[in-house]
Formats: sequence, structure tokens, C-alpha cells
Amino acid sequence: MENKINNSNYMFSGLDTVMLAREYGTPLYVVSEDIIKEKCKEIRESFLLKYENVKAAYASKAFLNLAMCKIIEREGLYLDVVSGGELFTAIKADFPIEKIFFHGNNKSEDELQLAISKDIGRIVVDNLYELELINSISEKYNKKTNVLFRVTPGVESETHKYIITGQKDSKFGIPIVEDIIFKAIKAGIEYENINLLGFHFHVGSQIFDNKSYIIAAEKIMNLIKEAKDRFGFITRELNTGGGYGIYYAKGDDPKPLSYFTDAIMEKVFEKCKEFNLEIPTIIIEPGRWIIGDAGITLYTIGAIKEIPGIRTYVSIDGGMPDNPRPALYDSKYEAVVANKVNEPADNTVTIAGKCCETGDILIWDLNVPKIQPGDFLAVLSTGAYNYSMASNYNKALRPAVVLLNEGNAEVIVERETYEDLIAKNSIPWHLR
Ligand SMILES: Cc1ncc(COP(=O)(O)O)c(C=O)c1O
Ligand SMILES: N[C@@H](CCCC[NH3+])C(=O)O
Repeated sequence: MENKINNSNYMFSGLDTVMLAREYGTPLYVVSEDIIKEKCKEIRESFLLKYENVKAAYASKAFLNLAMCKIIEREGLYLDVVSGGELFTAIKADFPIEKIFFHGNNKSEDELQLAISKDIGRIVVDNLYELELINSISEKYNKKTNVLFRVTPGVESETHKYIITGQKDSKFGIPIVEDIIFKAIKAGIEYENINLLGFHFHVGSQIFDNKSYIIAAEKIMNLIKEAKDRFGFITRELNTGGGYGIYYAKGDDPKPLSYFTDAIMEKVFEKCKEFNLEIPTIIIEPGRWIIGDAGITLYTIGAIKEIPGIRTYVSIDGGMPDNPRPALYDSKYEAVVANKVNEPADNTVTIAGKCCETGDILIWDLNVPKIQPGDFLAVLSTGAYNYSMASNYNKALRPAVVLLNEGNAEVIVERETYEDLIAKNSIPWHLR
């Protein structure tokens, strides 16, 4: 696409967003491969090349499609999936199966069968029921499946309560409780078709403080020692999850990756020395931190409703279906009027989605220049958990995704059509 620079237009990753909106329509997810690569470079420089025997995976739930699998593969990262659908997507993109980790608190027999039959890299086991299932499926396929145990370290991170995961009272993972965890480890060692390699923890998402990682690492290292003392079990791998926070709006305080990874490594080294343990392979698996800043969403502004003395609602052609995060987590976003970036932002408005829901407000009290219908709004930092959590509520069409790479733009996911909305519908005989 030709990229004519217009100084009053918002540029993202070297491209004019107004031109993108005009060419591809709105709402439009725009994702920058260049930014993803910068993030991966930081992972390499401050973690993979800094320490021996470490690995990094991308948590694909944040944003996954065939193109993203290819980018992640080229960047040399591993991939974390949490469902048969994510696994299928990775398989279809020919992502190296041995570099995939399969998570989830209730993996179905079909999902496990798919993973095991294809020789998946690791299954991160959430409970004993699942372990038994994996053992029997592996036996059927005459395989020995590599597993880690997800444990809940019993720490609470400071983030939205819906996205903390490391607390004791959590649906995820095996609690570090005498009767449960050691029974699981014993079974993991004894089952014929299981190759227990170690442990996994994930304390939550959109976290700015490394405290909960340090506490979790300490608790897991104590567990690792105990497992060695009781069963002679040598932990070969420790996956420390993801969750590193990014900047969305004022008040967010993102840190470089090393702020988290150095703290985790330091704790692991300290405890290994104290307990005279072999240092396991340490794995990280950020999602949002890799893709969050790499995405924006473009909308067209429509109806503007001014309630004198109260507020002005500015409606856009998307909302809750393409970005459920404000409604779900009260998430804050920043945005700019893409065709008026140089005009003074001296009006305060509220950005409303077009769903039939009072709660479908993307941004409260945003300062914008004087706007009119037909202007374009760019909502920033929408790369993570927007496209992947999008719905068809109100029969909204899921937007297209355009990938920007070194000044070029290309559609990697097409916009849905009305026909797509009814493609799987049928009318029963008695209603015809
Ligand atoms: C097991 C696991 N790993 C990694 C992640 C990635 O999280 P984030 O996108 O916050 O980095 C998540 C989601 O919170 C998760 O549940
Ligand atoms: N969906 C959440 C993050 C969940 C992380 C996965 N365990 C969000 O949008 O912030």
C-alpha cells in the first residue's frame, strides 16, 4: 500500500492510520510485526542470551492466528496454547509441535488425544484427573508424554481480581497442600506413560510488581527440594508463567522484561545454591507483554450526542464485541482522533460502542479535538485480548486484522461478513 505521509494523521509503525482505515474499513485491528519483533529482541537480549538453559514461550491466548504462529516461530519462541482450537491453529501453521506447551484446567479427552497423538512438547497438567487421562491416552498411543505440574503457589498479585491466578483459592493448578501435591508428584513419577519434568506457576496477568513472582519462585523452589528429599525427584524444568504488565493508561507502570526475569532467576539461583539443587531449565511465557503494544484498533466516529451540562457521547462503529475488556475488567485505554492529531484536544467526550448495552463504553472522559462524524479514532494498546476475546454480540462482524511489516500492510484475518454470521445456522424441519 502506498504510504503518503500527512502530518495531521496518526502514524503507527510507520504507516498512516487514516489511510489504513480508508483502505481496509473500520473497525480494524492493526498489528505491527515490527513492534512484536522488537519485543522478541528484548526477550532474547535480556533473557535468552543472558542466561543459560532458559526458554521463552508466547502465550497465544493473547492473540493467535496463522500469521502470528509464523512470526513467533521465526522469532524462535515456544508457544503456549490452552485449548484444542489454539492447538489446531498452531498445527495448521506448521508450528513445531515439540515447541508447544498445552495448558488448561479442564482439557477434554479429544484435546488431549490431539496433543498426545501429535507428540506435543509439554502438557502442563492441572489436576490428578487429567494426569490419569494423559497416562491412559499415552498408553493407547504407546507414548511417554512430557508433563509439568501447574501448581498454585498461594500468592495474590496486585491486578484485577478476574486475572489473578496464583492464589490458593483458584480454579487453576494443584495447590501446595500435603495430601494433594505429593500424591500428584508420586503418581507423576510412577505412571508408566508420563515423563514428569517439573513444575509451572502463573501468578496472574497485567502485573507491575515482581514481588509475587519472587514469592512464588521461593515457594516452588521449596517444593522442588521437598520433592527431591521425598522421592529423589530431580526437577528439570520450571515454567514461571507470564503476566508482565503493559501501559494502557495513566497509572500503569510497565517495567522492562528484565525487572521480572532477573528477579525470578536470582531467586532460583539463590535457592538452588541453598538446597544444593541442579538449576532447572527456566521458562517464561508472556502474552500481553509481547503483543499488547503492537496493536491498535481503528474506528469511524458516528453519532455524537451532547447532553448539556452532563456529557457528550461519541459513538464508534465497534465496541464491546471487538474489545470486551472495559466491560469485563473496567480496563482503561487511551485513544487519539487519527485524522486530527495535531489539533488541540480541548473537548472531553465519552467513547461509546454501538452495542445495545449501557456498559458498552470504551473510554470515559477522553480529551479530543473538535470532532465530527466520519473522523477516525485510534484506540491504543489493543493488541492483547481484543481480537482473541472478540464476539459476535448483537451480530457484530469481527473486524479484519491488518499486519504492518516494514512499511507494508497486509490483511492476515479477513473481516467477517453477514453470511458468516448465519453460516452454521439451520432451520429445523417443523419451522420450515
Ligand atoms: C498459564 C498462563 N501462562 C501465560 C499467560 C500469559 O499471561 P499474560 O498475557 O498476562 O502475559 C497466562 C494468562 O494470564 C496464563 O494463564
Ligand atoms: N483476558 C485477560 C487476561 C487473561 C490472562 C489469561 N490467563 C485480559 O484481557 O486482561
